[in-house]
Amino acid sequence: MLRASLTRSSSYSALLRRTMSTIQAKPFKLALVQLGGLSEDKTKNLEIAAAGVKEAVSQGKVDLVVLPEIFNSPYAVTAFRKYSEPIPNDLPAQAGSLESESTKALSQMAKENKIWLIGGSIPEIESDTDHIYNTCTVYNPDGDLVVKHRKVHLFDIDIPGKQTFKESETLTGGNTLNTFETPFGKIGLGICYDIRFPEMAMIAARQGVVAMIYPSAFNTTTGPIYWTLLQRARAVDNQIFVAMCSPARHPGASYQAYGHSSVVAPNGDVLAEADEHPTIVYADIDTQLLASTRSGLPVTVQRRFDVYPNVADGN
Ligand SMILES: NC(=O)CC(=O)C(=O)O
Repeated sequence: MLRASLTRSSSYSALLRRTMSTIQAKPFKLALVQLGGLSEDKTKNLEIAAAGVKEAVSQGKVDLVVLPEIFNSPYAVTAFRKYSEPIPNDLPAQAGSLESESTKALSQMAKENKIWLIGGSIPEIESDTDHIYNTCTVYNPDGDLVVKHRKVHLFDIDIPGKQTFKESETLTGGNTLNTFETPFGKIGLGICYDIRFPEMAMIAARQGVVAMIYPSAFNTTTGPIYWTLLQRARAVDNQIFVAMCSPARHPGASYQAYGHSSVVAPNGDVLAEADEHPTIVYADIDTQLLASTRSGLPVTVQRRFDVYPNVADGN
């Protein structure tokens, strides 16, 4: 049946209809705020983020603004518990019901600027379990907290003499995949190391996301090798937009962030990319590119799940 759909007699428009049927999307403008000047002062970091969001919208209409991974705290396993805050599990949560310093500030940024806000990530404490998570929260233009994503894959690496990091010393991995609906389409969420696991983006793409967006903080060892490669790979695998938003590099920080916040199109083209300095990256997300990429190369409907039904078992 699937093979039949691939014969020359198949009409591309029928294939295109199938591959596009789950995607409801309108063009929108995306801004990635590559924050600089972050320090150990949480309140100041939130003020810097608020100024960055304000600056992003001051340049014209922006629909969706993104902040970096762990921007309100140092990116250090020794800091996550100290900076952690409770975040409601029962979502959506109305703006007025939010209680922690960072969720209140992020909600305010979304509401004041009338934008959708992917609020980077912040350390979260779950009071029932005492677990700490690396959590991304998302706000609608009324400031309501609509969804949260807890980093699923913890960044535990050891490249001797270059980069060692073990998030699992203090963090617990999340166990859900998360997307959210906007008037311009469904968006999928991951955090940084999550991009290395293609299954997450593939599942989100098959659920009809326009884009996977990853608040991130690669470093000066892994960034030059993998940052662009991974975004282009996830984009081309799934014929979706992919974006990563990093903090700017800070010479005094214990963790040297790579910077290079960027946006990649469904055909793998890099639409916009920063250097390592504080800046804002803008991209017009032309959702027609989803259709045109898929009509030429309809890989999203050519997958052979009859041949590889169970990836986890290696069968
Ligand atoms: N910081 C991360 O979670 C991931 C990273 O730096 C990398 O994968 O490289």
